Amino acid sequence: MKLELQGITKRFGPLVANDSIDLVIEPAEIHALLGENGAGKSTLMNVLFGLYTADEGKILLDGEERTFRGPRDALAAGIGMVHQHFMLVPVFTVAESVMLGHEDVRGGGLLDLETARRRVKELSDRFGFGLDPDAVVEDLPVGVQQRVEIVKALAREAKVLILDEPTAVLTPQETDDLIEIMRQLKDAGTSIVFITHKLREVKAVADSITVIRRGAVVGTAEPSASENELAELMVGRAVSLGLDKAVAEPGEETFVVEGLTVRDATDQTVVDDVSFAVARGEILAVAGVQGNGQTELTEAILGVLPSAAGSVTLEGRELRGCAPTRCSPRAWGSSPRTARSTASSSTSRWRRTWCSTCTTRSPSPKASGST
Ligand SMILES: Nc1ncnc2c1ncn2[C@@H]1O[C@H](COP(=O)(O)OP(=O)(O)OP(=O)(O)O)[C@@H](O)[C@H]1O
Repeated sequence: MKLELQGITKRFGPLVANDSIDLVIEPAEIHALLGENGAGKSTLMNVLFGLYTADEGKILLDGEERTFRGPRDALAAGIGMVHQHFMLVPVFTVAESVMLGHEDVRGGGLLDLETARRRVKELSDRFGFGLDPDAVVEDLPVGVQQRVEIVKALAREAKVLILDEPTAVLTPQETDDLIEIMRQLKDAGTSIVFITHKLREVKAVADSITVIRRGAVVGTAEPSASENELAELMVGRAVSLGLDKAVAEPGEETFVVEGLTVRDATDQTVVDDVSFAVARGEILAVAGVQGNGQTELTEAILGVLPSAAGSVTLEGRELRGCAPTRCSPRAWGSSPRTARSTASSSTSRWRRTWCSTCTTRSPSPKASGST
């Protein structure tokens, strides 16, 4: 199926998220939509999937203009979308997930789960997804949950599949597996719109590339373009992808996290005994696939989330248990009474114990903002 977007404009108040965008997706091609965060990629795809109504512009399928009042219309027209955040019900089985919103019924109005199970098995075998129709979604790794989302779209006969930053949540191995799946879908005649800002993946899998910047198409590129060329098109200036910095000469360790453990509202451990130290003048990177505790780690350090165990010290001062306003060196020195009232109003959701540092002396002047 050939898909054309002509002059799509979408505004959010004064902000023009999509500015007269033209895009053509050919049948059975993998088309990468490349752009920085906030460039307008998701907005454009949400217009295509019927989640947003465009202020201006047309959507044409095989030359015929179509109007989608919602995702149901888009699905019926053969457009499927796998969102950045999956739309699965954790306690459902794979077959139930695929059937949701598209329920087959047998005589007497009973749900026809057997047909859904067969459909999952058939699609899974055809594309090598390795899905068990009876597996429960919450027991599956993220990469497999993503395949469930893809099967949901394929079960509704999607001819165009939109994958919105699908590799953000995947490990490198899972990413390679997804790239293989994308190639197989393409060989079977499905067109794929692949939204990303990862240049290596674009070059590995895309047949054509459209680059969006600040809501407008700024160019198209061949997959043979270099990563530098693509990056320049994306950000609008020359970029250096090489390492262009002097060797660091870190000073003494000043910020130390030891054995930090965080549990979520259901008492699952989301940060498990994490320790690291950062020296003065050093940049420490925390790398990980999205959803593996980075957010909770940061929030626990800042005092936005309570931690179950461990310590967080800056210049030897224990910060664990401090409210965010009190963790800041700038706030050191205010009265303990203020600390308690600020915290209880802003973080009433969380049970809190207060660290002794919050309620004692201010630090030496050199502590402020030095790490
Ligand atoms: N519902 C909304 N209301 C107001 N502004 C929005 C809304 N959705 C998106 N925006 C704004 O529109 C612009 C484009 O956002 P969009 O999410 O489409 O970008 P993107 O390229 O998909 O970025 P990302 O990779 O971060 O998802 C951004 O400035 C964003 O803040």
